[in-house]
Amino acid sequence: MFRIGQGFDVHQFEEGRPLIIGGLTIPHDKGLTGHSDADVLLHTITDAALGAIGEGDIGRHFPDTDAAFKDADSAVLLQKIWELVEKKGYKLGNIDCTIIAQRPKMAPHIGAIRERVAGLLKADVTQVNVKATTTEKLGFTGREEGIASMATILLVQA
Ligand SMILES: Nc1ccn([C@@H]2O[C@H](COP(=O)(O)O)[C@@H](O)[C@H]2O)c(=O)n1
Ligand SMILES: C[C@@]1(CO)OP(=O)(O)OP(=O)(O)OC[C@H]1O
Repeated sequence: MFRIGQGFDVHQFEEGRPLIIGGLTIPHDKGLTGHSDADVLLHTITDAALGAIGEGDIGRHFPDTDAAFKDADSAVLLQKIWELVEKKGYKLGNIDCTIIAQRPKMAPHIGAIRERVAGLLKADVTQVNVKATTTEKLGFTGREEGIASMATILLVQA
């Protein structure tokens, strides 16, 4: 049996914060803001996994009103949700992600992000695709006000 899920997330830029994407710190002149470490890609993947198993969304499991998740490491949040995926008898089929950012250039970091995500999802790097696109300077991503991310995940029975 297969289960499919999709995720989408946006975080706003803020000066003086590190830019964390896919569990890695990406060199940039500003970072993303949020209740957690604001890892927009890992939040997207977490939501896609939750969607696939019919378990709601990241905010339901880790409310941004709960001090326990202040500055949370999003990799740890994803690992907790992945335990739920495994408990329900599923493993990764494949995942395809898109990071929507005018800057920074993601291409030099895509290989390392894929490796990190594959590790978190206990999968092979070939099961994880990560893409990036600008919006040609249009909209909030084009104005470099924030970064958006999308993902589609396919789970298969373990
Ligand atoms: N933040 C980004 C955005 C894009 N890329 C790479 O550039 C290619 C062209 O982007 P367009 O938005 O002009 O289509 C894209 O396919 C990515 O390979 C990137 O590395 N980082
Ligand atoms: C991760 C959580 C929890 O710290 O906080 P944020 O970093 O604000 O992220 P968001 O994508 O808005 O949703 C989930 C939140 O509850």
